[in-house]
Amino acid sequence: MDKHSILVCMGWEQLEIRLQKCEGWEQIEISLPNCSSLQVISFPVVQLHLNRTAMRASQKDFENAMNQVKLLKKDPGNEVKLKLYSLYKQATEGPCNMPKPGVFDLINKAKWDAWNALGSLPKETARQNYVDLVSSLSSSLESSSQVEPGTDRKSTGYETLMVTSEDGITKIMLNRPTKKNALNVEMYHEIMHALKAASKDDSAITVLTGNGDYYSSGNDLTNFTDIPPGGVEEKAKNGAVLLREFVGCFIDFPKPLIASGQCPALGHLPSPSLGYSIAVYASDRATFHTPFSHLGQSPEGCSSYTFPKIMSPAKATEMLVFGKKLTAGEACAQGLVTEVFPDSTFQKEVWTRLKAFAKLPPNAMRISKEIIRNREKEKLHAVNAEECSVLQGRWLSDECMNAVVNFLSRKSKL
Ligand SMILES: CCCCC/C=C/C(=O)SCCNC(=O)CCNC(=O)[C@H](O)C(C)(C)COP(=O)(O)OP(=O)(O)OC[C@H]1O[C@@H](n2cnc3c(N)ncnc32)[C@H](O)[C@@H]1OP(=O)(O)O
Repeated sequence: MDKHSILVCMGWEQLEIRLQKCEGWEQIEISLPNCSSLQVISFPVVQLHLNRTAMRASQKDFENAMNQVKLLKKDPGNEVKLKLYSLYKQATEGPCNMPKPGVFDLINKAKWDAWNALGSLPKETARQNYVDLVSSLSSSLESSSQVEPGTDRKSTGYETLMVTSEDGITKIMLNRPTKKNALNVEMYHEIMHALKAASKDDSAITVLTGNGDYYSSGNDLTNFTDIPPGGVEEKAKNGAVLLREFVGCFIDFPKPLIASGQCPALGHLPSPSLGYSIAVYASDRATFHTPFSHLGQSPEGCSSYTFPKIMSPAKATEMLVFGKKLTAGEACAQGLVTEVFPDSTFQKEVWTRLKAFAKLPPNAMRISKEIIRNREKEKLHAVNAEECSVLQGRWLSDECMNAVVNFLSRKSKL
């Protein structure tokens, strides 16, 4: 600080005031850390320049922040991602200069809106805001994981699941109850990881269940909003690869797998788990619903092959094409569910049974499962590949886009 500078404390922050003689005017320059734009305030004899020269982020800070974003352990959510995107574009390209995307191109439209909303914000300010946002994000996500050490993550190593192993039973519990156990990308990966681990651990059987009042609400529809640089085509392609791998894990799972559902199940988790489970136990409160057509989508999880075989082609059509919801009793009558238990005694009865099963010789059970399923394995992988390829096209359709927009706009997520 030179001899013409004074430091003033204004309660919440420190200002540096520099005094300059300027053609008979007294010019005072004030550095105000949280001021994002240059402001000039005129007084009769002085001009105050509020600026943040000292705080301006360098190109290096900006690059560091971009790298930091890639290392964030937690998804900051779509709203923040849009903010980051818009600030990045503004900082690197200046004001939005792209034509407005069409109404059905939701993702690009949301991105365009966010960028356009920044108007003529100067590049430097956008760069600074980007750096500030990343810095606040890193510390808030770090501190939230310190405050709540993700009880589950800490004890199980998973973010979206609770996995326990006891009495010869590995239990994989979907654990996003506030989102009705919708499967986000992380959950897909974690389920695959948990299944692979369970196939090698010393448990005899594996149970798949859900925490909260939904077994699962199927694919997390916000998955559709996270668009990679290659656009919606790349997104659809990645989705098809992910789904194929996910369903493939169920097809290849070597041990007895039991789906235990006390509550409604929606969408595609029921399909792989119903199609390849040794047993499906449901409470009389559970329902089964595959609203593929409602979402402009098509069957997956090999349901186009397994459901007509298990139920009947006509009943499968009602469920897979018309999205008819089945009660547990109806699903049981049609062979999709092994047994239905009263809701009040569900846990007790099911776990008593599972514990008894887990005491059976594990190798015998595995070999028996193998002999039942192996004849179908190749066919199931082929069906899975075909379903994923059809879905890849569906995800690009207006029908699918509209359905997703309807769901997301219902809760103003767009
Ligand atoms: C990459 C592979 C893709 C493979 C293809 C897969 C196909 C499918 O899975 S098809 C099935 C897709 N799922 C759905 O269509 C279900 C959508 N959800 C609902 O209809 C409802 O949420 C409900 C019936 C499951 C529950 O209704 P309600 O009791 O009224 O609870 P809320 O709607 O308030 O939900 C609470 C909370 O959870 C969020 N949420 C629920 N389901 C999903 C979902 N599938 N995707 C994303 N988010 C979901 C919902 O938005 C609420 O969130 P907040 O508003 O933040 O509280």
